[in-house]
Amino acid sequence: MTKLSVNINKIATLRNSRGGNVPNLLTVASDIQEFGAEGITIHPRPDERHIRYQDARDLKNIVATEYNIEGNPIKSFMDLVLEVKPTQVTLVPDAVDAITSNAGWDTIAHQSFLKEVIQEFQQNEIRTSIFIDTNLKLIEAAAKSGTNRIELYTEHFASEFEKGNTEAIKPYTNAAVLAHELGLGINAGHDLSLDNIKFFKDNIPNLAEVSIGHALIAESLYLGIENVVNMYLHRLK
Ligand SMILES: CC(=O)[C@@H](O)[C@H](O)COP(=O)(O)O
Ligand SMILES: NCC(=O)COP(=O)(O)O
Repeated sequence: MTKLSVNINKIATLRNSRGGNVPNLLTVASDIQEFGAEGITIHPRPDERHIRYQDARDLKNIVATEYNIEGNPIKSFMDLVLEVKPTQVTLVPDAVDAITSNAGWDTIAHQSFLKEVIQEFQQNEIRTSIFIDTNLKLIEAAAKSGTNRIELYTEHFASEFEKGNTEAIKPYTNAAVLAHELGLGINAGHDLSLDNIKFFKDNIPNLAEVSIGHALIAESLYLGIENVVNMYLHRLK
């Protein structure tokens, strides 16, 4: 079974655009879980342009499913995650000014840093995941870092799939097979959508969780968020 974790960054973007509290992030998170989603993901960025650090704290009381916090483990982020203690932290090596996440970890170059950070989260009973590309050497190094899971960075798959290149799934399948052999749990995310999620799920063995935000919220403008959550759940069966 693959869990659907809904990334609510875009709800916070909409709220922040007017400075008030519409839409109410906490109500939306609560409703999304009522509609059947098995997790809530947030990615507080250092400039707090969508999710604010206080949102991460407030959501702790609202998320009754899996709570996943993503981000680059700079000091302020580490302190926040250690305070909030979500189910899972996903480490993403994005620059402060990145528009969105645009690369996975070089788990070889950053091995000792990752080991140290992962240990600290795990000592606090927070499951760890590393955002990563499909390079098999990097997957091997991820296993050596001690992380519980990896999150496959799916932007390349999504853009190739849109062009009709279904072969683009192969490195993801190979990476998932190796990761599973090495004892790693497998998550995936970035640009997954109603169009590509079934094909992705069908080709990735042992896919534990997908986190989906941008497309899901855009699709909800036309189809309604309850309906869209259920369409994803159906495709992930
Ligand atoms: C880690 C990842 O894949 C991203 O999709 C990210 O969580 C989205 O962040 P933004 O909403 O800031 O683009
Ligand atoms: N980890 C990926 C995520 O949370 C959502 O990514 P996207 O669907 O907004 O591209």
